Amino acid sequence: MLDEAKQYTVRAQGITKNFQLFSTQSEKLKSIFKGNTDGANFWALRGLTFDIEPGDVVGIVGTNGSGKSTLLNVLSGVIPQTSGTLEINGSIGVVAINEGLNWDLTGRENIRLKQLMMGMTNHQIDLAMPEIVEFSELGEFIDQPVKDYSSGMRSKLGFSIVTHNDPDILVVDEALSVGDQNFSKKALTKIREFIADGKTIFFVSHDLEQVREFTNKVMWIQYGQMLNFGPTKQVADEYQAFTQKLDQMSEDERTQFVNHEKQQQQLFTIDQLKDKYIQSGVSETEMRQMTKLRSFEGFGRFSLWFTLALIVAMMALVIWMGYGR
Ligand SMILES: Nc1ncnc2c1ncn2[C@@H]1O[C@H](COP(=O)(O)OP(=O)(O)OP(=O)(O)O)[C@@H](O)[C@H]1O
Repeated sequence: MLDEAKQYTVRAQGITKNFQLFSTQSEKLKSIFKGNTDGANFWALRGLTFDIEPGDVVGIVGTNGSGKSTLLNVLSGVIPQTSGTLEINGSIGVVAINEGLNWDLTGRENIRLKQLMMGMTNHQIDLAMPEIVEFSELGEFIDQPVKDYSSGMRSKLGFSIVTHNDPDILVVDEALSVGDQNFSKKALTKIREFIADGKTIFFVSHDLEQVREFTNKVMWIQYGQMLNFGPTKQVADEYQAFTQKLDQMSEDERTQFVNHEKQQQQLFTIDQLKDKYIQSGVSETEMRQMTKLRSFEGFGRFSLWFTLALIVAMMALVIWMGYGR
């Protein structure tokens, strides 16, 4: 049972994320129009429950394809969870490779756009601009379109914009691994300042030493399930032991292991979660809340037909008004 008296910056209960897999785009389009769901269900997240307190610096670890980025995307509102409840208390800023930049605009225009979206006035942006540009180290490239930047340059720009906005919750997804070493150092110093200010930070990195250095808690996600969440040393040690075991496996054994896990991700159902929650003593009401559907591919189909119906209705209205003259 979760402790209701505590204050949480993030509270997640039973978060799942379903993707419908189609082998081609036309197959996907056909399925939307025909209303069938031939695409295989794939559950990138299978019921994650956790509480994050103010000041927590949480490292998220897991092998490739485990669902780390999917979780960050759900946390930051880029994609909706399929089921489960998510409570976020505070503003959230995401630093990730390619995150949220408009590639046709220049670096400077991106800075302005992001700040306008944060509710700043043009005058406030003019005052903040030199500091952001200087931090980004982009020099004269700041007036070039972002599409001409390297991934390291985009990462520098994204980091400078987001951290300047001073969010309550900072989400950092591998973005520090692509910049040059000097910038990475500067970015890590900035993250230390955030930690000292007691902000909440989510930190995804394949560099376990960096995770050990910066975080106080680690969440280990494996193929959409949370295997462990707790103090950094304990979970990082367990994860490291697991990766060493994985490294010692033969190619065949590893493939078998991964295929088995991926198969489980296709066979998963929300009903499995319901049973699990009931068995763990969660009340019927809580269980319903934790497994309530928030989004599904089917909604996409509904909204497509709704949009088409709306367009037809608008066209009919225009024609009717035209005849009425
Ligand atoms: N839009 C999507 N459509 C279909 N499947 C997706 C989509 N996004 C992610 N996936 C799948 O969900 C699973 C989790 O992906 P995710 O990128 O979250 O993993 P990750 O732990 O961040 O991996 P990595 O360490 O390689 O970055 C993967 O199997 C991936 O193929």
